[in-house]
Amino acid sequence: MTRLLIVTAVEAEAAAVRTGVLASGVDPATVDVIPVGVGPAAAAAGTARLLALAEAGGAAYRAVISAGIAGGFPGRAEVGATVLGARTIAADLGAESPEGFLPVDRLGFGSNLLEADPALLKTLTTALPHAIVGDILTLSTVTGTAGTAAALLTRHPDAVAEAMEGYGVACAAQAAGVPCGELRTVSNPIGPRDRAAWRLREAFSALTEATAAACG
Ligand SMILES: O=C(O)c1cccc(C(=O)CC[C@H]2O[C@@H](n3cnc4c(=O)[nH]cnc43)[C@H](O)[C@@H]2O)c1
Repeated sequence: MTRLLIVTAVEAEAAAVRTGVLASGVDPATVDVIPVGVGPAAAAAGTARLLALAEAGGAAYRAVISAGIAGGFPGRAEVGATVLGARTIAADLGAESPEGFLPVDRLGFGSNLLEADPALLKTLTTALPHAIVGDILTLSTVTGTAGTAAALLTRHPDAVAEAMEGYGVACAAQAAGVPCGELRTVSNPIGPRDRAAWRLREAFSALTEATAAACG
């Protein structure tokens, strides 16, 4: 029996995903849903540990999905929307310069971008035909100004959403040779910080629905 690993940042996201797994009718023993912490470092460390333990136990995961809530770029992914990452991009991994931000690949230190596994992405887009497919940015800092939102879109014209874990999860999956994808539902618009505008209940409910469809 090969298992699927779904990692979230926080327990509230994991609970929404587990409800979706149960609703899908799939054998819940075939899907592990585990919160690994907020941010790319916690996500990479937590996911790498889970993948290594499973492999060492002779029951490697068949795939890993980074799931949770996200900020959506207005006009591209509105609150309540489901987004699937075609690519995950570490949007703040690099260096500042007087000429602007220099991504890590321009510095000659690897890449700030990882593509979703094509077969996994195809499975997810087929199960979720209304999902918005595009680049999902990973940031250590939640965007809180119109200026940063605009700068991110200039640098990443295919971005639809931002969150804080996808690139970390993808790095761990790549190191383990496990297919990886990212599934998120939008809780808030990206732009000037307005915590009161976050629609957590709507996003968690959309996350449950998306998981049920994706696993079913
Ligand atoms: O209130 C805050 O400013 C705040 C700061 C850090 C984390 C949070 C969370 O609620 C953590 C949950 C999770 O949500 C993802 N998320 C949701 N919206 C965004 C966003 O606009 N930009 C980046 N990440 C977002 C993220 O993956 C967090 O792990 C709240």
